[in-house]
Amino acid sequence: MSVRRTRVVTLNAALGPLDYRVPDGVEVAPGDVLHVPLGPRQLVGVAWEPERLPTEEVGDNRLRPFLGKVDIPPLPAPLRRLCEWTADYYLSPLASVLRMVLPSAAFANPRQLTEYRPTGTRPDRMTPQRTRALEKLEGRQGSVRELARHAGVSDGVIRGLVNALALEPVAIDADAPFPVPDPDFDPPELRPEQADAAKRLRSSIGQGFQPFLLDGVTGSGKTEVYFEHVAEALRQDRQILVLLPEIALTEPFLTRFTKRFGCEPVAWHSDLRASERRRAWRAIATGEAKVVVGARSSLFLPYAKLGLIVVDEAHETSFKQEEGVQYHARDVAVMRGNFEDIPVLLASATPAIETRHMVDIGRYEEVRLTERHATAELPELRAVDLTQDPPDRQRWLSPSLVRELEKNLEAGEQSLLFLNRRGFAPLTLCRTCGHRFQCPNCTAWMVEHRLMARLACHHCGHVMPPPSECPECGEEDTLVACGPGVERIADEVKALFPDAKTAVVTSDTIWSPARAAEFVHAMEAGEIDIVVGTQLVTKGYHFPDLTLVGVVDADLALQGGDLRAAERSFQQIMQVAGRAGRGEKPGRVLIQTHDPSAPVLEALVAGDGPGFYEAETEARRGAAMPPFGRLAAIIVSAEEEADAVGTAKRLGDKRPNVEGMAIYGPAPAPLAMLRGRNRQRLLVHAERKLDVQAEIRKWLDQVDWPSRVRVTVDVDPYSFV
Ligand SMILES: Nc1ncnc2c1ncn2[C@@H]1O[C@H](COP(=O)(O)OP(=O)(O)OP(=O)(O)O)[C@@H](O)[C@H]1O
Ligand SMILES: [Zn+2]
Repeated sequence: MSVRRTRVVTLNAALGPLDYRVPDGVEVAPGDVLHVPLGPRQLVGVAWEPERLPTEEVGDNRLRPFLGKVDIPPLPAPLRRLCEWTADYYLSPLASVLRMVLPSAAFANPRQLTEYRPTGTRPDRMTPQRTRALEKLEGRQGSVRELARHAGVSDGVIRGLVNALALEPVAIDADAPFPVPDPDFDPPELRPEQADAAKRLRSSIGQGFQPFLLDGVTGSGKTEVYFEHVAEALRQDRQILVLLPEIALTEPFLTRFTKRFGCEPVAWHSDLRASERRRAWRAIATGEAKVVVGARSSLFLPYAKLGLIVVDEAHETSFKQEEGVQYHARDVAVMRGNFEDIPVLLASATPAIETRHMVDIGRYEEVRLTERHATAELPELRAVDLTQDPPDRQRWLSPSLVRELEKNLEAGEQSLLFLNRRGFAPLTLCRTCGHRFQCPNCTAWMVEHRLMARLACHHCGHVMPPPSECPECGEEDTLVACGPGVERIADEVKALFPDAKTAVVTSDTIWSPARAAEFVHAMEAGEIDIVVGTQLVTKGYHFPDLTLVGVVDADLALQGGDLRAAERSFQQIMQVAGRAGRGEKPGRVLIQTHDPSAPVLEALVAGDGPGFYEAETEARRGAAMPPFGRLAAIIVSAEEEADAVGTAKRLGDKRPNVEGMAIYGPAPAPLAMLRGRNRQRLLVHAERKLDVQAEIRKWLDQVDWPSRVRVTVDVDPYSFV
């Protein structure tokens, strides 16, 4: 009798599929998660259908037995197919995709059951480290390791604080069950058009694969409507995944969900503690977690009984992952729906051109909401021509915007100023010699952050204290900040309205769901008059007393001029405008620009969304750009410039000659240096019908490069730097 064997994909991307012997008395099926030996090491891997992963056969006599099964449910077949598709489409190792399915939390031992939290007691003996740690740990809870990492101190400091009774132990039930949302807890009275939409969506549960675009103006009640979709999936005892583009949106979502369904859903995002992560992962894999709300990484989790995927704010480009497996969560969500044979709902007031196109060709079904809820009207949009109505020197708010802010303050209503630039100033230079502060690791200026008293690189995180003298010419006090970031606009507001209460909202101030909750509560309680924020405040929020939105620099998003610049700028302004006038009072939006005749601004002001979409779609069609053609970017990077240039050149020399496919480059990337690596780019532009991935795979297989050179392929790229 021959030896029984199983093929295994490990979580190690450097390894191909491996064969193992199945020990006597053990049964293995594809999807089982196994401990396997590799040399002296022990790895985790997943049993796979051998015919789907051809590899060189190893003789029976050389097979080692695997060590045992991991005590977690097997990965279901639709998920295995999704992993294969993702690896194939995005030209990534299957192991890298599997790591997203099986994060280390999945195997964590439940042994560590004690966490710690501050007691409010200050130890008799304080050290600067202890002081700093206690400041950072306010409101936190976690293991010694997690708290130490969060506070930036050693484990010893945390243990010292426990001994000094400044931190107390809390027992954690690692497997406490999650509450079950009640689909009929508190459903709203739907308007007729909402009820129609909800009815169509409800009828799709349990009826197989169907992608939907839920397209409705801001504030029309898209969330209320897709909650009915969720409720129906719950009634049919299916699991539901709701994807959100930013972790900052989780908190308001949880509150709203609780009002509708009586308890919180299970959250999955980067801010979870290890114990929470383990508990959530297990509940997802067993089917006990009914509704999961998460960032894009929750898309690959092994749901036992998935019945619906919702992608909220589906146009958001943050659904595109830019590192590791460079997938687009919106597109992979639709593929997952296809493999699981379930509906997928994309919700957006400003759908991506790609999504609209899928509706146009009949692949996605559109469900529309045309009006705002209750008495709320869509706000009026007006362009402010900065050439006619310029701000004072070293100021960025035009007199007409300032007047509107003043009116709002007098009326006791809230205002929002939008500028998509973190920090105080994007560039610092020396007035005497013209020296500009650049990041030593990246082709990027150092951005001044006054709140943190630092210059920071937004690409690699490099920081330095602001110097008092110019490093080039040695002159003192000659450094000037150029251009505004949100902090500088906030300063301008404070100078204009010293009594107004302002808040700066960026990823620097809102980095966790808890901070987002604080902001939302402060807004709701009327403790903020004027918010100055980046794209973080443009979406999802519902503040009834917010009636004025000022777009500080509408020209910003159009700079750089990549494929999606006009689309992105349209979406951003529509979304931020959509925050105004959501309650009983009407809203108004002032858009500051140097070029009010730019087509995207004219469309916004005229309220001609359809016209904008049509023109943009035709432009894409004419240039055979996505969704009418395909793009893939190839980035070659190395610490030594010669290495990057050499490999890129050899790739360029071997470029395939395929009809319907053009390859541009190699050329230095616009971000020629990133995190200390020199970067070269090639861009593949191909007809829709071409199998670009297959061509690229063949091409890359013909060229070798040393391990110090990294070659990454970005399929359907969103970033062109
Ligand atoms: N049928 C309804 N009954 C009661 N309240 C409703 C109803 N529909 C919508 N609302 C309320 O109107 C407000 C806007 O709705 P919602 O946030 O769902 O809109 P949206 O389309 O998701 O908005 P956006 O795209 O701007 O995020 C919310 O406060 C919501 O609770
Ligand atoms: Zn940098």
